Amino acid sequence: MDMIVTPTRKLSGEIQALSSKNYTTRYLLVSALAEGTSTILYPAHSEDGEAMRRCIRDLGAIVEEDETKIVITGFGRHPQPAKELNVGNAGAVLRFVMSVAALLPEVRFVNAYPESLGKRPHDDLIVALESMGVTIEHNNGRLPMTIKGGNPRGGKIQVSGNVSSQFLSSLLFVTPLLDEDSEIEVLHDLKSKVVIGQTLEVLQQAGIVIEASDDLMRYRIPGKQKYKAQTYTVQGDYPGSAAILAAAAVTESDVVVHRLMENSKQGERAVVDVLKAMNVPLTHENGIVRVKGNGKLTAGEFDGDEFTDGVLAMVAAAVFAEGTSRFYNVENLRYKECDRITDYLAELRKAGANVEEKRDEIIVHGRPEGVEGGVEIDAHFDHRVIMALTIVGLRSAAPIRIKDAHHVAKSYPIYFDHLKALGAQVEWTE
Ligand SMILES: O=C(O)C1=C[C@@H](OP(=O)(O)O)[C@@H](O)[C@H](O)C1
Ligand SMILES: C=C(OP(=O)(O)O)C(=O)O
Repeated sequence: MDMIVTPTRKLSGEIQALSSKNYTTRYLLVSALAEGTSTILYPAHSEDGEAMRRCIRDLGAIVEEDETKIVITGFGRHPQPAKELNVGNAGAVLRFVMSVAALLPEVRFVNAYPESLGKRPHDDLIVALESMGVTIEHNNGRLPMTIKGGNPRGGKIQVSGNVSSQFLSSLLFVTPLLDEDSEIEVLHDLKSKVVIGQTLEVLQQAGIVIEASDDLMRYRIPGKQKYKAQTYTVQGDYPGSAAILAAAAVTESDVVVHRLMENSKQGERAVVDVLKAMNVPLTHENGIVRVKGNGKLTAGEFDGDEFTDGVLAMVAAAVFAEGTSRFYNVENLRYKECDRITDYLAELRKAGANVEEKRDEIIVHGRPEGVEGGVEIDAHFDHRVIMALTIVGLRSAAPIRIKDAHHVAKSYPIYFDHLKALGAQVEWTE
């Protein structure tokens, strides 16, 4: 399905932020790793959430759900043998479940999205799991992959954090269940470091004890621990809301988004400060962000690694700012659903934006007068490219058509419904 985005000058109204993708995947996983029955309130309904549900069900968890909650009876340390797992296009789900699969004699992960997740590298986690005595057959570090484990060793484990924080998160989820104690050392840099805060928070809520160094580069994890069954409440999602807030920032607007906790551990909470730094009129109180946009923005320089899943939306806002913006420390955007630097900038340029790339930077020469639009955009299977190009389309001279925009459902199936409710002219077409 394609999406036609017609320029829209004004947006107004109130929405409830959707539920957090990253907390939903984590709560599903720790509930499966517990032996009793856990409840997750307000889980995210998205393809990635569904991918994690499917995997834990295939591994033996009992999953029952209605509109507002999921009730899960976990398998603890003993997943049931599953021949094949399908993680859809969800990187975090694949990486987290790889370590759980290592508890089984043989599990194969299929390659359902050869053009997206199928291109993403998992070598750093493969190397770490191999050092724990697990055998992995893989396609040059990519899917499809067969994991042959059983009883992985703990002890001293090293993992590179250069490409993704998900490899470390994955090891942090499984090591508490091992017979031995473990020590994890992160090699090189740790990208998306803030996300590890979410992993540690969820592990603690699940009753797991982990000692982490202040710089998050070293961990001590006692073995033979048990995950406790709990009730979890999923908070609102900042990365998805970042796109709504950016849309409000580039238009004349009065937009209110509820359920965005000020003290959230989501790094993308920083997008509120990014927009403020770009002189967007907004307030953030009692979990409510209100943008009263006047369409005027000022350029700025930002460390994108602090709000990795919010960068594309902020870049889209910067397309209309006065001056040149720089988003640095973003190399790992190249290893996401598409190359979120080269592929994304190619689409922005088609729409008329003036952007440049470096290996680890996005530079935006703002065009406050707006861009031409009137083009067809390739979504590159990437929900965040779809959301970001929509923002650009709202402020184009002519409508843009986003091909295969249904991939927005990876994280935010109701993105266009929310925008429509705010007055945006967005229409699905075959
Ligand atoms: O742990 C997680 O749930 C995630 C970590 C981040 O990935 P990287 O660590 O690969 O940057 C983020 O981009 C992704 O959407 C979800
Ligand atoms: C990169 C993302 O997800 P994942 O790595 O889990 O596929 C994302 O949601 O933007």
